[in-house]
Amino acid sequence: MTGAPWSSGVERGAAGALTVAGVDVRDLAAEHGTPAYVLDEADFRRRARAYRTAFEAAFGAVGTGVDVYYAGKALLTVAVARWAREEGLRVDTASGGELAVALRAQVPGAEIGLHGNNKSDAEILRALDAGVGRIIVDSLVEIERVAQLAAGRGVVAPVMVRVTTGVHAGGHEYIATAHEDQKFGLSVNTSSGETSPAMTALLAVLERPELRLLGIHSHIGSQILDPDGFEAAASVVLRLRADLAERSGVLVDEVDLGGGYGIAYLPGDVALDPERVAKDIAQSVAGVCQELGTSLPRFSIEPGRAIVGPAGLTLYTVGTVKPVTVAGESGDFVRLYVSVDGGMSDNIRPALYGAAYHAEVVGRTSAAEPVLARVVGKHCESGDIVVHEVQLPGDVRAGDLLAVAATGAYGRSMASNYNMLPRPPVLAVTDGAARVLVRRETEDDLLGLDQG
Ligand SMILES: Cc1ncc(COP(=O)(O)O)c(C=O)c1O
Ligand SMILES: N[C@@H](CCCC[NH3+])C(=O)O
Repeated sequence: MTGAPWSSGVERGAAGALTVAGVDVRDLAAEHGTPAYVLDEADFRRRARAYRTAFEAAFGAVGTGVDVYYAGKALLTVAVARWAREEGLRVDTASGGELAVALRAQVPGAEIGLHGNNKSDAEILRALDAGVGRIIVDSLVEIERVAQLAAGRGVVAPVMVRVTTGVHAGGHEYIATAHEDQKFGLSVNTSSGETSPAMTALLAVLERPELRLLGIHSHIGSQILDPDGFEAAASVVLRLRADLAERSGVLVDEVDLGGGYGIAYLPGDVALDPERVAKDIAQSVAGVCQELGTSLPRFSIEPGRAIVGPAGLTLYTVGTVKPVTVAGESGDFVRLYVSVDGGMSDNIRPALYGAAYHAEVVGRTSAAEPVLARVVGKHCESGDIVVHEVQLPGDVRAGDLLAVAATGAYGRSMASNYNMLPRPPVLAVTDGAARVLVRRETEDDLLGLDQG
């Protein structure tokens, strides 16, 4: 509908209100309250399948295999982990807590990866005990630590080494992860003339009998809309793999190219097309391996946002509406400040990254002229902005339901209790019925943590 980035199950119903998979948002609000995160299960599953089938087809066509890991940091609940698995995805976790959710969802350990630049001993042990398929190590110190903990457990830990390729990609500095001056991974840079930190780490893993080196991992950033970065990074990783083979005689079996596939947030945005990007990457890596004279490794990818982002929306109720006269470069103009009952505690992305979103009044249609509006939250912070700039009907008023599109990724998972706001529930809507995946927090939940 309207080219806006809603999930595929969203329509304007006969009465003018938005429906998600056949459920009227007014019914959702009446039964579950607002704010609420609403997930379109079929849309999530469709995107998970689309990524898996596109990558399987493209990498199959060049003669290798691929595993798709759903990046749980985008949003992980027990049901969501189950959906991912049922659609043939594995699960990428970034903490002991995410690992616990995946295990609770009965995802087999062998199909789980564990990331983190500062994993605790407890997290590493939990991963070893669960038999996770791979621990992605992020520093030399950690290689030593995983080896010692594995020795203590009498197991061999399967590890990948996370490297930074120097390829800069992604929507915002804070979500680009492969340039040099940031905390993740080990650099492939050899400009000092010495062995690169990445190579040093790979050789260190090979020396430890308690570790089994599966391969090399690279994640270049998030919300990437230009696919060239994936190919550039893959090429760097494949060259490192060939160099390692030359130095050690070991040609590692696997290469993970991380996540980062960009989505549409605003009407008119064009998301990366999984089929297109899969084909481009597959052909590119096949070409690089041919040039290097190495066999193709098995690949894996870790999309999070591209699976769950567009499947979610956040439903709010409008409270205060306030016209504010703003001094612009070409004269004064009026911006309508529309306050909703949530804000930066349920979506930190606008404040943290300047992220742009699309919102609509969804409980009714309106014939009123659209006006320039800014949707803001209820927090004690002027940067508490939900949507910087959007046209809303001029008669938007208290009690209206307002939805923000494409909030499925990094909304709930980065939510906070700022100003002691209980976090909203996660509702799933499927075939005309809604259910609660994560219940709304209560003040009692929050006060229960306070020991006086
Ligand atoms: C290692 C790793 N894998 C996967 C992801 C998922 O990224 P995205 O949600 O952009 O696909 C991230 C987050 O950026 C990450 O750090
Ligand atoms: N949390 C970020 C992206 C994930 C970064 C993880 N490496 C966002 O909301 O865009």
